Parts: sequence; C-alpha cells; structure tokens
Amino acid sequence: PSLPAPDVAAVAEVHRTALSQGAPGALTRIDEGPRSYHVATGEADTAAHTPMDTGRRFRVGSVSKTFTTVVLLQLVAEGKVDLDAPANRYLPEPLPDERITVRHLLSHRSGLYDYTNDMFHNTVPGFEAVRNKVFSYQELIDLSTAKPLNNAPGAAYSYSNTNFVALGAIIEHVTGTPVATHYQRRIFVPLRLKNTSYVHPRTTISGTYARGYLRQDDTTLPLVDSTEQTVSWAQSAGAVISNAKDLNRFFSALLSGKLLPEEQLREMTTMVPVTADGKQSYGLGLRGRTLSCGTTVYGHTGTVQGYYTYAFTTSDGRRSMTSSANTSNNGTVNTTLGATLDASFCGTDPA
Ligand SMILES: C[C@@H](NC(=O)[C@@H](C)NC(=O)CCCC[C@H](NC(=O)C[NH3+])C(=O)[O-])C(=O)O
Repeated sequence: PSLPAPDVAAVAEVHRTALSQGAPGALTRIDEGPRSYHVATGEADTAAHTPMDTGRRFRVGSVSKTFTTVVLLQLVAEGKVDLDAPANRYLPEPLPDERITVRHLLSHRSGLYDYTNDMFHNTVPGFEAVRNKVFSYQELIDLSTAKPLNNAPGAAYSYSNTNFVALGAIIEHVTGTPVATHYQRRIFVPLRLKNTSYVHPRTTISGTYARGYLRQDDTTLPLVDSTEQTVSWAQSAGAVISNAKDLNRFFSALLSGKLLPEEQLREMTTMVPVTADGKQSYGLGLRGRTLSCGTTVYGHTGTVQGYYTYAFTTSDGRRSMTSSANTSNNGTVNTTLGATLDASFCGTDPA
C-alpha cells in the first residue's frame, strides 16, 4: 500500500512549535527511494547564529541501541551468542541474577536498574560531573547492580540503559573486539554511512554538526552548551554520532532485510506493546509506533544532553524519516517533535 505524500508544511509547523517551546533549531529529512524532503528551522549554533541545515551531524542517543542490536543479532546468526542463554555466559563478571537472558537485555525486560536515574537527577550538575569522564562498562553495570532489580527477569518491560551497556560488554567479551570496530565493519562501511561514527571517548564532533543545548531544571536560566562530552555514561547505549541521511539509510536497510538474516530480523521486529493504548511497542532494540493513520513505523528515539532524535521507517523500509532538535531536558519539545512522524508518514498534522 502506498503512503500519502509527506506533509512538508506540517513538518515545518511542528518545527516552529518546537522553537516556540525552547528548541534553538530543528531538522527533518524524509527519504523515499530517490526522493528526499528537507526541512530545517532555527539555528545550529546560537552564538554564531549559524542556520540549521538537514545535513548536520548530531548525537543520536539511544538510536545507538539499534546499532548495538544489529551487531549482537549478527553474532547470534553467526552462532556466537544464543538469545535465550543466560547473559552471564557471555560476561566477564556476572549480573546478580542468572535468570537474565540476552533477550531480556535486548527487550528491556531484565529488571536491571537504570543508573542514569541517579546520575542525572539534577540535570546540569549531573551532566557536568560526567561530561569529561570515561567509564568502563563494568563501572556502569556496578552502578546499576548496587540497586535491586525493578522486576524479576522477564516479568515486565522497564527501559534501562544498563541493558545496552551490558550488551556492549557482551559483544566485546565474546569477540575480543571493541564495539566501535563492529559498528564500522558490520554497519558503517557496508552501508556507506559516511557521516556516522563512534568516537568514544573523544568529546568533539568532527565535520559539520549542530551544537546541542541542554535546558536547566530552573528553566528561567539560560541553556547550557552541552555539545562536547564523552557520552561515556552511555557508550553502546547512546554514544553514536550520525546525521539524518545516514539514519534514514540505516533504518531502511535494516527493515528491508539488508543487515540481518530473516530469522534474526523476525526476532527483532516481534513487538510487545509498552503503552496501554498499544500504540507504542518495543521489540529487540527497536521501537514501534502506530500513527494516527494506522501505519506502524519502526525505529528508535534518542535523548542525550542537547539533542532529541526520532528515526523511523516503514515496515518495508521504503520511507524513512529522521527528526532532531538541538535541545533536551524539555519534554514539551520532545513530544512536539514526535508529531513529525504523522506529518511524514500519514501526510497530516495530528494537531
Ligand atoms: C529516552 C531515550 N533514552 C536515551 O536516548 C538515553 C541514551 N538517554 C537517557 O537515558 C537520558 C539521560 C538523561 C538526559 C537528560 N535528562 C536529565 O538530565 C533529566 N534530569 C537530558 O534531557 O538531556 C530513548 O530511548 O528514547
């Protein structure tokens, strides 16, 4: 079934609303075969007054979780990891509950506590305390396991960055190779993602990029430029840098079967509802959203200091959209930005 044409005017309206709610800038790029649609609004750098443009790189946050999942599921296809084995079989140091499986980590059902809850309870002091820090995977896992599990393994969905830090540790322990190398060899190079990188623990973004601006908890205070950081607090859970064209190409390739064998893609896209209305779901490192027109799109969202991201594609990968706003700690902007999905895939503005 063909989709209605994207409503580019509605995307621009969503951007204008996001700016009125405090985002310095916003970008949306839609790709469908040879056609692409571009909407850029506001500023990429508020000091230099550089206009936003859709080619700029930015920190994608948890969209990184889908990259980590592709690497892990390729290892499953290669027979190196068993989805339903205890995660402890593949970790250098055991998690506190033997019942936690690799699949539980990928589907946020392990129960492992999310250490970022404490780390960023006070947004800017928490950020300043870690922005130049380099953590080992084990240090982050230890922060989590100092707290009890949220739920018995498998009993519930409870989103936690710890799950994807543990998956990064599994990838490195099983293969003896850094996740950066796996991302490069298995995804970035084959898909020619020339503007996607994993440079942890480097703090700078190379090339042309949008600066990120973190809103303070006291919203009367000025935004904090949060562009430079290691993102070591997230790593395989959130430290990828990319741009809209590359993310659209990544999700299209993923859903059209170019990155995983059919069996692993089926595992990844077996979605479980995570909201009462059933409109949001989670598979393995993949979010599903059913939009106002009934179309379900697959991808991931991202939140890292100074950047919100939505990156989604259709079930056949034919149409992809990436939207990003260069602010964070501003839930209103994050919710507003999500309306680009309806404008891009349903051709209407849900407002
Ligand atoms: C939810 C999102 N998750 C991610 O992208 C991961 C990598 N980010 C986080 O867990 C947010 C950490 C705090 C951000 C900070 N917030 C605070 O500090 C709040 N006190 C900020 O907004 O920049 C996703 O999966 O879509």
